[in-house]
Amino acid sequence: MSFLNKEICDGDNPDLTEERRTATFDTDRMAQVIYGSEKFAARRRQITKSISRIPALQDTKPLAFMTREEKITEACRELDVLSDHWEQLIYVNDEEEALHLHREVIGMEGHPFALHETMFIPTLVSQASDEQQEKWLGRARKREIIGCYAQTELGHGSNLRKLETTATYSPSTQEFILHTPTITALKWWPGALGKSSNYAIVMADLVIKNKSYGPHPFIVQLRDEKTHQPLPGITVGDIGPKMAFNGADNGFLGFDHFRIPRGNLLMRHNRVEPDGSYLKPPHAKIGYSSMVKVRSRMAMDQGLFMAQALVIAVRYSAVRRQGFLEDKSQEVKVLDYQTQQHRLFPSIARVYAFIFCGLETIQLYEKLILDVNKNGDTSGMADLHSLTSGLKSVVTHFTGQGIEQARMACGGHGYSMASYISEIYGVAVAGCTYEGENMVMLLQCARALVKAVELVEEGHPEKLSPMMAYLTKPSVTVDLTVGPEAYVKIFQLIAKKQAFKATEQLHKFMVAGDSRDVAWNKSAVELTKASRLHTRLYILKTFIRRVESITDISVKAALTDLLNLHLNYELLDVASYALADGIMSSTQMDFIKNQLYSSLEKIRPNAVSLMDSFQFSDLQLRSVLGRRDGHVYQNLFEWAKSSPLNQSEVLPSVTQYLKPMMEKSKL
Ligand SMILES: CC/C=C\C/C=C\C/C=C\C/C=C\C/C=C\C/C=C\CCCCC(=O)SCCNC(=O)CCNC(=O)[C@H](O)C(C)(C)COP(=O)(O)OP(=O)(O)OC[C@H]1O[C@@H](n2cnc3c(N)ncnc32)[C@H](O)[C@@H]1OP(=O)(O)O
Ligand SMILES: Cc1cc2nc3c(=O)[nH]c(=O)nc-3n(C[C@H](O)[C@H](O)[C@H](O)COP(=O)(O)OP(=O)(O)OC[C@H]3O[C@@H](n4cnc5c(N)ncnc54)[C@H](O)[C@@H]3O)c2cc1C
Repeated sequence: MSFLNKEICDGDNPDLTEERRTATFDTDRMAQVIYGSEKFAARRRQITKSISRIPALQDTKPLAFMTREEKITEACRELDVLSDHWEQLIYVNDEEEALHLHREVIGMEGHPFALHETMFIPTLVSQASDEQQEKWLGRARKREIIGCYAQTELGHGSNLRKLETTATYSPSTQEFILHTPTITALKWWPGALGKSSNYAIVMADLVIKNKSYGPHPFIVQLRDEKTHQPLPGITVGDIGPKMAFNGADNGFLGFDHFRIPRGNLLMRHNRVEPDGSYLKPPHAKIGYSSMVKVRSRMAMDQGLFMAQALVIAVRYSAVRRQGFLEDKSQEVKVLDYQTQQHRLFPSIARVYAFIFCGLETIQLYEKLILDVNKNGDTSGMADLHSLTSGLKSVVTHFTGQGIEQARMACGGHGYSMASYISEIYGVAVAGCTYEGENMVMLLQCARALVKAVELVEEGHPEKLSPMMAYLTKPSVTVDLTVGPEAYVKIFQLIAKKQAFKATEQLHKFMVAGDSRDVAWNKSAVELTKASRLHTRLYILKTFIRRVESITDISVKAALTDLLNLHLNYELLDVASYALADGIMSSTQMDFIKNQLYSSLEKIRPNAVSLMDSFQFSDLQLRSVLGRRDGHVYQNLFEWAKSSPLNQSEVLPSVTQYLKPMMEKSKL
């Protein structure tokens, strides 16, 4: 079957055109599944098209050849152009469209609005009272002010209870006095804080009458709105170059008894009255909701990062020919090697799985904020916190691995910045650290798991949330040939065993006399393993659910192949648990391996189109290897020629050092 696939163009590299002709589904239809709706998939294409008509937004110089200052200047120029066209390009206040616009135009390097859109505005939405929103939200949305989220300090990022920045209430002036008492209290890392933002949400320890109430969010003006100079009492700057993400000015910030009005404490959920009396929030951790918001996005965003790397690697693998199979008259596409497929296709499956999880958790967060803001209902907070804590950790870890494999799959050219994969990798793996270091977040997920196991052990399985219900499932013998549900059952048994084992170990140390904290630390590796399995089970179930719900027959068939690959790959990856506990036999293992290898063959004809379906433009990909038209070699040569080193035949460094050195050596 051949589809009139919109990606096919006669001027393209014939190897890619051939790949596109073999696709068994329509990439526009697949895009609807990826982006959650026909409407949004169409809007994305429309926005991409509109961007392509704005000459000032077409890339001129490769980012790889720019200095950090040039990258930041270029990002600001593009933001300015975007701002002029904002209302024609996207529906104002539509977060997904704004993110698409930024991703497409500015790329991975980051930009001054990265935290404005993802944390500053969302914090105002979730934490500011109606009156405070009236004052700041409209201005923020119109980009009259630029904001960021300043929480992490030089000395503390993970352990928020020990943040040192203080906000001491002065009833006589009805002000908070922000202060940085030590060097370790300097805010350190917040994106776009250093040079771009003139406002920040600052998380500081609220102190009233010498009593500490823990971290609370304050809106703070940092710079003069006319001159952009830091206000007196504020020290602010850039923390220097990073592994990647260098178009963003992650910053430091210190306060010297800096005064802000009482009304700058965000007061949707808690209040400080003029006399200093404190009204506590309906849930102790409600002030952390912006972190949950970003974590709930991360499965989607990381999935898209990995997708970009895979579009590049898969397209390149279809035009790169090296070595022979049967026919010795023509070298084969490297995509035909089983090892190449095994390197790339399981990650393609994970991309789809992560994105389906992201579509779900983004909605769960939206629902939670509605429940909290409209009805004061905080009952969903604990579950979403544990789910997103596990998910961000598992997804970022596998995304890093998948992108690195994509780089290696491109051989030597993958290592060149022309591939753009190194930048994608550098940005993606930051996600293992930001929004909660992965081990720390896996241990947060483990708290919920241990509580659930304890409920089962205490004879209260009815109190388990639906996500934990598998902890009550009895051991059964499973016939894998019956389909996805059999895989779920085995995975459930593996995850359940590990959750009980880790809890048992924790209890054993406690019975032997350790405090819970010490016993927890002695069991931490086992606990993180339990969290990973629990989360991978959720990912697997979400993938199955999503594929089952698809109505387009050819899209569903292509994704079923991908799902089968995922099920077999995941189970094989955790087989050591299953074999050790006698959950699976070695005969079943052989069955899984064979299924996996035949899935690779089934996916092969659709590989390019599965990645084309993400509909990333060349502008967004910024990759010579991943070009949609597949004309890699001539463009690699053009790219190299544009290197600043090639703008003269003899470099000053040669004249100054190498020539005299060679001359000296002749003497
Ligand atoms: C993200 C990018 C998004 C979009 C970008 C998209 C497009 C742009 C395109 C291209 C640009 C390119 C790339 C962008 C990439 C990167 C840059 C962009 C953004 C980066 C953003 C990064 C921002 C940050 O990092 S902000 C700082 C984040 N910091 C943390 O996460 C700190 C982690 N620590 C904590 O959260 C807490 O300290 C803790 C949870 C570990 C412990 O807290 P605490 O000590 O207070 O509690 P405990 O005693 O442990 O627990 C008590 C009980 O409370 C429960 N709990 C804790 N937290 C919560 C919560 N949030 N909700 C509900 N419940 C909670 C806990 O479980 C305990 O419960 P129990 O019942 O008693 O067990
Ligand atoms: C690109 C980037 C952007 C960022 N943007 C922002 C931003 O916009 N705003 C902001 O406020 N912050 C931001 N951050 C900071 C980020 O949120 C923190 O770095 C992160 O939360 C980790 O905290 P940390 O640096 O203190 O790590 P640490 O906690 O010091 O981690 C060091 C090691 O200690 C381990 N560890 C720590 N505590 C425990 C524990 N309880 N149990 C077991 N192991 C533990 C960790 O696992 C890790 O291996 C950003 C960071 C990066 C890299």
